[in-house]
Parts: sequence; structure tokens; C-alpha cells
Amino acid sequence: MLVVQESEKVGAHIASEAATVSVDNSVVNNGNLAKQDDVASQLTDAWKTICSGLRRDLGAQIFGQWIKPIKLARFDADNGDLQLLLPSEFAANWVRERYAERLTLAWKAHCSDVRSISFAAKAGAARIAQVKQVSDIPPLHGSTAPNGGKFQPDLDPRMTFDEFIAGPSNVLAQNAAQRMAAAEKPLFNPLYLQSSTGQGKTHLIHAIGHAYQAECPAARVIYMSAERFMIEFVSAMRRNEAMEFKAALREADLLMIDDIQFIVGKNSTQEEFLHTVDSLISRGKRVVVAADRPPQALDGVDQRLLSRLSMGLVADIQSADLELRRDILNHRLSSMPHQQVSEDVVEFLARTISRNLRELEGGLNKLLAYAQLTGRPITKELAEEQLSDILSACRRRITIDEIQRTVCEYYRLDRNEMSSKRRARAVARPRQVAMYLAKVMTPRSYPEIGRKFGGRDHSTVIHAVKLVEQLRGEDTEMDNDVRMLLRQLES
Ligand SMILES: Nc1ncnc2c1ncn2[C@@H]1O[C@H](COP(=O)(O)OP(=O)(O)OP(=O)(O)O)[C@@H](O)[C@H]1O
Repeated sequence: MLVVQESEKVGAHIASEAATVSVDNSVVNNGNLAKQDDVASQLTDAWKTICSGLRRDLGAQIFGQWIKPIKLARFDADNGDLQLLLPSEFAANWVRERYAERLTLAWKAHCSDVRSISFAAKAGAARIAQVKQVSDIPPLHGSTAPNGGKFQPDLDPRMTFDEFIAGPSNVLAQNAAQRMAAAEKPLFNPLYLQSSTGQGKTHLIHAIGHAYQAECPAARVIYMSAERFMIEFVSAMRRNEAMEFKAALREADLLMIDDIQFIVGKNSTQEEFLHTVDSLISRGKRVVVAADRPPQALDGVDQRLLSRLSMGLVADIQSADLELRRDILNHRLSSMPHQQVSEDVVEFLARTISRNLRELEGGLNKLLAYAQLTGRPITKELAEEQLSDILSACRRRITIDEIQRTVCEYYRLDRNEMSSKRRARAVARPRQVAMYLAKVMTPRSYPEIGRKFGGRDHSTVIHAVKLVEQLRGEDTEMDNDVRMLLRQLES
């Protein structure tokens, strides 16, 4: 049994087990320290990755309220149960009811040792509720049947090329996607779509699926997220059906895998994915993948897989500019002629909700739904009132103090280290990261930033910014740290 955190607070029955360890090794009851250390760090790493996905999918508010407070309490290596600890009974029930399945799937995808999760409240570890064995989770719609049945692509009917509005930020990706969907063999393969969250990767993938199916009705199209790929692969292996799984994938004429960044660190899955990609490409079949970062920034991914993924076309989608945001809103509204939304409301939404297109679309939908339910006219005032959360998040100005606080929390440093003269790398590097973030996230000048970091000279800040830029290109761990911090600060 592995106690990951909070070891002193959870039940005594755990401490009586043979192998108990905390992540910092303060509690070690058996000799196999290296192995336990390894498991503990795997669990912590997996949790970091799961959290970044959940933060993105659930939004900062829900994430901050319900998921962030979760601690990894302990892991039972014998039965694969991971206990998550919540601050209260109420929180434990809430998270269990709403997110148990999602958390279980995510855990299974990111750490194959975890087979079930249970929830406990801080005060009452005795009232642990066993939630779900992973094996109890029904297969998703369209996944493999045990005897090698088909993967049915579950494509969103709304995500077509017709519904995709092009602008300078996405036109390359749109053209590439259209080529990939044409009957004629594309000049590149695979297609790697890359953008930050909510900029249209999934939309383009679904659009390729629809168009290719229309173009070649007999073609076999397979679409799934990387997380799903891992889950299907692991459960096929458990059922001794790995061969069927492999065969089903290799029959694809078009294989599309979304959110490929989640395939990190799972060697057998990566191997399988690599072989599948190799096999498909060598037979002239099409492969499309999407990720929130470029191939070289995929952490923990085998070099051979990286070079396979990079050898076709890597198409970047930049953040949508104002004109594209305006065009997307107008396009959505053109399909709803009964909705009375004036140009100044569209302009207001397009200007203010600038972070990602999912928020923009969500904001419009919320406004329309509210107006319909209450009969109130859609005005800027109504938008201000109803979309206050999104709007204030978009308008929020990030301060250097906030950056310093977040960086210190992230690297577990004392806040004073941001101004201290200490040069040890463990302190200097986070300080340089904070200076870099201050430069890219605030309008402050180099001298102003220097003053906020213990009165440092502007040349020190310039050096820090250049260094972090350079390190991000060379060191995936550093790049991931910066990405996590950017996300945390932007949310
Ligand atoms: N160019 C576009 N035209 C019309 N709608 C768009 C466009 N780009 C994105 N959208 C819409 O914005 C929403 C978010 O897009 P999508 O889910 O494709 O983003 P994503 O890049 O895959 O995000 P994530 O990385 O979070 O999965 C979707 O509803 C999509 O239909």
C-alpha cells in the first residue's frame, strides 16, 4: 500500500499494511523504497497531467472549486485502488457523483497501475466509497466489440467544413484538412494539427471525417481521442484481444487521433500507436493527429514516434483574431434568423471574449438561451450581466505579484526568493521564469519588471527572458512548466 500524501491524516488501517510510503519518503515501512518512489512519482506526474486536462475541460472555476483541492491519499498496489482525499464529505460526494467515471477513465489512461478510485473526506477515511472498477465502465459508443468489431467514428454533425470559418490564423490548417479529405492522395501524410485550446482542431478533424466519408463512402474512418486509444488498447490487452484491436486499427483508411499530448509516457501504447501509424502510412492510408503543442514539445514521447508525426505536415492554428471571432459569431447567427442580436452586441462579444472560440461560442449560446427563457432583449447590458464570469476572466489584467505568487506555489518556493540575491539554480530558474512570464503576460517594461524583482537591472530581466525562451525550445520539462503556469495564470 502506498500512501501518496496526507499520510498522517488518513486511516490507521493503512499504516498497518506492509508497504507504506509518502511521496517525500517521510513514511517508509518496507525496504523496496526505489520502487515505491517510482510509483509515487508516476502517480503524481499522472495527476498533474490529468489536472491540466480537467482544468481545460471543466473551466477554471469548477476545477478550482472541486478538483484542485483533491489530494492523492494512498494507493493499494495489490488491488490497484487509488484513494482521493477531499476536504469534506460534501465535496467527496459531489465529485464522486459528477466526476467519478471521468476521473477513473483518466487515471486508467495515464497510469495503468490504477484500476479503481475511491473517495474519502479528510475527517472520515472510514467512510470510503468504492466507486467503480475500471472494468465496470461500459465501453464507449462505437468502440471495439470483443470479436474485432468496428470502431464507428462518432463525428459531430455540426463540425463540417461548411461550418468552419477561415481567417488568416487557420487557413493553412483548413486547406491541409481539405486536402486530407479529398479522394486524391494528399502530398503529405500524416497531418499534424496544432493549436492552443478551443481554436478549432477537433472541428477540423470531424470535418475531415465527414468530407472523406462523403467522398469515399466505402472507406473505413476511425476517430478517437488519444485517451480513448490508450483505454481501448489497455482493456484489449487485459481481455487478451490486443491482436483484434491492432487489426481493427490497421484496417483504417483514415485514422484520426485527437489530443495526442495525452499519449505521453505510456510506452506500450506509444509503441502500438507508432506501429499503427507506420503500417497505415506505408500502405498509403491517411493519418491525422491533433495536439495542443508542436511534436517536439510532446513530453516523454519516443523519438521514433516524434519523427513519424513530424514527417508529414505540421499545421499550426493561431489564436483567432477579432475579425475571425466576429465572422464566427455572425455565421452562427445567420443560421438563426429569428434571433435578434444587434451588431454592437456581436462586436462587444467578439472584442471581449478573445481567449478561445469555445468560450466565444459558449457565451453566445448562454446569452441566447437566457434571452429566450426570460423574453429579455439581447443587449450589451444583458451580456455584461449574464456573462460576467467569462468577461471578467477575459478582461483580467495579470499582475507581477500574481505571477510571483503562482510561480512560487508551483516551484514550492518562499515568496521572498523572487527578490532575494540567491543564485542557486533551484531559486534562480523559477525567478527567471517569473520574469519571463511578467514580460509576456503584462505590459510592464524591462526596468519595471526588474524593480519588482528586488531592484534588479533591466539587463538581468532581458537575459532571463532570452534564456527561458531558449530553454523552452530545448528542454521539454521547462516548456511544460511554462505552459502549465501560463494556463494557470490565464484561467
Ligand atoms: N474556424 C471556426 N469556425 C467555426 N467554429 C469554430 C472554428 N474554430 C473553432 N470553432 C468552434 O469552437 C469550438 C472549439 O473548437 P474545437 O473543439 O475544435 O477546439 P480544439 O482546438 O479542438 O480545442 P481543444 O484543444 O480544447 O480540444 C467548437 O465548437 C468549434 O466548432
